[in-house]
Amino acid sequence: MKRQNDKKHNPWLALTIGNSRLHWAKFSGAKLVEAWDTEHLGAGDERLASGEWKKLPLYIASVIPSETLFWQNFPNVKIVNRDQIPLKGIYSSLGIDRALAVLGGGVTSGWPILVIDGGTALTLTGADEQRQLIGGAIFPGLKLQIKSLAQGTAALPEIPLPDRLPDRWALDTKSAIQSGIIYTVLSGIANYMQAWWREFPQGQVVLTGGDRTLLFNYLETLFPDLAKKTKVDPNLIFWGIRNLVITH
Ligand SMILES: Nc1ncnc2c1ncn2[C@@H]1O[C@H](COP(=O)(O)OP(=O)(O)OP(=O)(O)O)[C@@H](O)[C@H]1O
Ligand SMILES: CC(C)(CO)[C@@H](O)C(=O)NCCC(=O)O
Ligand SMILES: [K+]
Repeated sequence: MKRQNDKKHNPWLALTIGNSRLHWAKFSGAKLVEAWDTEHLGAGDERLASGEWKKLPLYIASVIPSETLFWQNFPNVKIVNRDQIPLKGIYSSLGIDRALAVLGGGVTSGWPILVIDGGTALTLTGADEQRQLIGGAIFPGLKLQIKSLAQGTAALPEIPLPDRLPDRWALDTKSAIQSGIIYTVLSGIANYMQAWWREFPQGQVVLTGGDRTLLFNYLETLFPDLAKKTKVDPNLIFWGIRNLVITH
């Protein structure tokens, strides 16, 4: 990938295409100036479609191949691929978002690094001090669990999630769904964290993705000792892309 010189403060854009929405960042050299999310419109981001932004270098990391094709028509697009990621042991179908988030977490927080991405899918991805992929796990994210219950049953409604940890023992349907999803997801995550720190006592753990704040709030109440050692950073994938783009 063509690198650009950090010192010039050249503007550039990063776009992450996730399963629920698009995540954008505007950089000036190595500095993240602004980050924002948009829906999957098909028509693209309005700010990009008009004006001088259209000419900026746009680095795209996508987990949806059909969407990548659409953006390829823009004038200065560079697609980020798995083989550009400086990590060892990447498998051929590993999500580019997971590879970039673990790289971005490692270069900002240090190695070994475990990234927990609370997105459409909830993923865990670890890499060791040698930047070797340890592996991870994938399961349905919070919203997807709620949706799948509502879609697969007659009586269960699609409910919102509370900002704070609810009671474990629920006496109505809404609270029962909230409890079931939140307590099982959090004990699952805690179990992975404990296994991670047994193997890598000096390892980092960073939470990212659209559900990071909710997950961290629940974690703080249920597992305060684990929460104390856990960082939250919404921009891991962008730090990963920056690491590929900027010469140090
Ligand atoms: N405005 C929003 N739109 C969609 N999801 C949101 C929003 N705000 C918070 N979320 C939460 O974010 C989660 C989706 O996370 P994120 O936006 O990181 O996913 P994504 O873009 O689809 O990425 P990926 O495909 O990599 O999981 C959902 O579970 C949802 O609860
Ligand atoms: C798991 C998701 C959907 C998370 O966004 C994405 O990283 C993906 O499509 N991954 C491919 C499968 C894998 O990472 O093993
Ligand atoms: K994600």
